Amino acid sequence: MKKSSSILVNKKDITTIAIGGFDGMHFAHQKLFKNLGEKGGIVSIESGFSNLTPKSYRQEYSKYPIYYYVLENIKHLSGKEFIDLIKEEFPNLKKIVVGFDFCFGKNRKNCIPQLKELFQGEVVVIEEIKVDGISVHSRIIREFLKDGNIEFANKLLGKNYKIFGDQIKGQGLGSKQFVPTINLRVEDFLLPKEGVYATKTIISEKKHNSVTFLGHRKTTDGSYAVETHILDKNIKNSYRTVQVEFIKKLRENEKFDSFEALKEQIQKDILNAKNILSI
Ligand SMILES: Cc1cc2nc3c(=O)[nH]c(=O)nc-3n(C[C@H](O)[C@H](O)[C@H](O)COP(=O)(O)O)c2cc1C
Ligand SMILES: Nc1ncnc2c1ncn2[C@@H]1O[C@H](COP(=O)(O)OP(=O)(O)OP(=O)(O)O)[C@@H](O)[C@H]1O
Repeated sequence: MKKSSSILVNKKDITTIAIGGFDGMHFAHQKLFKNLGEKGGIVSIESGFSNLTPKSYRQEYSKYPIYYYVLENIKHLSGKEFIDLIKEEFPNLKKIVVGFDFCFGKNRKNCIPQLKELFQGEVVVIEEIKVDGISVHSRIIREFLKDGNIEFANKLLGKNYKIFGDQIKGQGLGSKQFVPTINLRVEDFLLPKEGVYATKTIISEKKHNSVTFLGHRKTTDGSYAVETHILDKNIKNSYRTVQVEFIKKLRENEKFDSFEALKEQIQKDILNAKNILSI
């Protein structure tokens, strides 16, 4: 995980900021960042509900330093008080970049006209960014992920959806009965719909082709699991943090009548995943 570079860049050196929540650091967010120029920074207002790129995972997706503000601590501020705070925090601020729907201050009562009124510098407003006719927003991306529509979620993100997890001990059944898997505990990230996915798994900075199962193991112990099987390598070691990038959903989670039937299906999943990942 990349550490926030905001600790390295003094706020006094920032002349342009983009303001928003920025969960996902998606395609439209990236369009805003393109207007930041040389001395840009990102002001991220933390709602506490970010689960596409939880706070400490956001810096990986931008070269600009991210400065976090907790919504709970600032939501009582009037529009003027919020802008005054921003001006105080960034004393050399010349330009603010926001999207078409940006609103701020108590009860989000202030929007673009008030921003232009209250901030004396330049205000750049990015028009609505759509992909295939759909407006790009974190909340829309979450819905596609919950639906298992990874391909469209990735399109709106402008990259593959990625989660981080810590390896945990599984049932010990995988390598004996089925295929070896890395079992993960995932916190803070939104998990896509239950099912089987073609994925890429990053271990110690190396990316491997993989197939990942998410869901209740209806065929074995019934408990919820996130399990990744690496396709091109036999993984024996244990690893602390593992990253999984989702590429495409292969099928729904199913209950099989026997371990043999599940094993047969897993072999089909592996072939399908290889096909999708072109290996
Ligand atoms: C590609 C793949 C597909 C899977 N599909 C299902 C499934 O449809 N239903 C199910 O109950 N378990 C499924 N599993 C989970 C297995 O039940 C699980 O890997 C097995 O119980 C071993 O668990 P362990 O790693 O904790 O030992 C799948 C696992 C993999 C790797
Ligand atoms: N589709 C878009 N087109 C242009 N600007 C956008 C778009 N989506 C977000 N922005 C801008 O990006 C900044 C960050 O916004 P925000 O974090 O609310 O993103 P969001 O994806 O709309 O999130 P949510 O779905 O939670 O409302 C804001 O300035 C916002 O106006």
